[in-house]
Amino acid sequence: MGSLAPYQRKHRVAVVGSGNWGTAIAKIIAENAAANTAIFEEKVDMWVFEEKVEIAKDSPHHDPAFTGPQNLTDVINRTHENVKYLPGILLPANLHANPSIEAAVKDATILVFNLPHQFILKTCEQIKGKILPYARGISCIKGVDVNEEGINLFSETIGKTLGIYCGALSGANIANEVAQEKWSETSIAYDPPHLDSKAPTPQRSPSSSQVDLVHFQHRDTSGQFSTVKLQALPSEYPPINHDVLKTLFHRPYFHVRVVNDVAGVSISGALKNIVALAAGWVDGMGWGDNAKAAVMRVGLMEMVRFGDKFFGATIDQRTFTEESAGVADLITSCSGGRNFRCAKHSVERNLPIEEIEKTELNGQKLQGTLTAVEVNNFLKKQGMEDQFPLFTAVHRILEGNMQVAEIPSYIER
Ligand SMILES: NC(=O)c1ccc[n+]([C@@H]2O[C@H](COP(=O)([O-])OP(=O)(O)OC[C@H]3O[C@@H](n4cnc5c(N)ncnc54)[C@H](O)[C@@H]3O)[C@@H](O)[C@H]2O)c1
Ligand SMILES: O=P(O)(O)OC[C@H](O)CO
Repeated sequence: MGSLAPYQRKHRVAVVGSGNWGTAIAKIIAENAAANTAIFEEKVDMWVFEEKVEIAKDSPHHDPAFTGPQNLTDVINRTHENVKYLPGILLPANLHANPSIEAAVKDATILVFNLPHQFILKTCEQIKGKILPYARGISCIKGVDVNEEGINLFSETIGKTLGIYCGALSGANIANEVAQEKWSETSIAYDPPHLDSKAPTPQRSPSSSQVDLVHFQHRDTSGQFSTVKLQALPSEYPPINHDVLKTLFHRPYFHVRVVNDVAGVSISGALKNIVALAAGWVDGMGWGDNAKAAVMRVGLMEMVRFGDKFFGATIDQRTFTEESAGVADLITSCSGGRNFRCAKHSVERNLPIEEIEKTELNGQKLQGTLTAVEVNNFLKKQGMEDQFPLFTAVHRILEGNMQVAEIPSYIER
């Protein structure tokens, strides 16, 4: 990336979210910001939803000067460890935990969104109008945004709410393994709109930090081309493109492939969580690996069908099989992910999965349970539950209207 050195300004990167994956990704970004100071400012802010934590007396971080409940941000900045959501992992010293979301995102040109999906809309509303208008985003969220009007990718919801372009990152990435620097791969999808040749020529004012709105052509998930207004990145910054994103996220232990298929990368990351619940239940029944493989086969088919039916105009079907975000994520999630593990324990202990989530995850959030409900609401509205028997079965089991033992006959109908 030596060719980027002549740019006068550097990108400031902020991570919005500091859970298990939020902190692991912030660690990667801070490592790369420190290693590429010609492109990025070294200091990386990570917004932390503030809460109190207690440091146990036998913890290496116990300090008699700091007793009783303390702010998580203070603890992270003092110990360089997210003791609640990523314990045991040393974070880079240039990663700064910030309890103020407005301060964390204010001057950032690259915003990385990494929160459980149920919190993203409220969080975006908080920073609307308070970010650089020419910032760009990457959503690491695994979920879909279902509302009255239909279904949207979170990258698009974030982009529309904030008036920026947002891509997506998703892959076979169990956060604890990535944080321990065990090798894995990921997929980044980034395909910003192209300049519309029919639109008026963009006007740049003499001071190049002042850039007028420019019109871009954008093909949305319905396949329609529309002209959207985006503020161009001032020319003092290195352009935010596939190379820069790879420099920001790729590590020797975290291999990045950058593609254009935002819908494929996002949809597979969201839907595999529903399949992982079914895999966990089946495993909890003691039915073995063949049964789990059957659930994964049907689940993958439904993921592909869902992508084709609702995002077919833009999706690249190869993503499901060729990228980490597709079948590889399905495999890792159905082997050791939280959705899988909690579902398995809920069968083994005969307890509701919400109870296992509360007792086992120490504040981390399952995404599959909510996604199963949201996707089912959407499919019901479309009259398409029958075409997605595994997704429907997972929803019915969560509702208490079906038994895990009925899965084989239900998905064969
Ligand atoms: N953990 C993983 O292994 C992993 C890996 C890849 C992708 N993902 C995806 O990344 C996204 C983020 O997951 P995570 O593991 O970082 O989160 P997490 O499951 O650790 O959730 C805890 C986070 O939620 C925050 N939170 C709680 N209440 C909140 C509120 N009201 N408003 C805002 N934040 C609140 C907490 O402060 C904490 O940072 C999810 O969509 C997940 O599917 C997770
Ligand atoms: O732990 P889960 O089930 O949220 O899955 C984690 C990651 O998405 C696996 O890639």
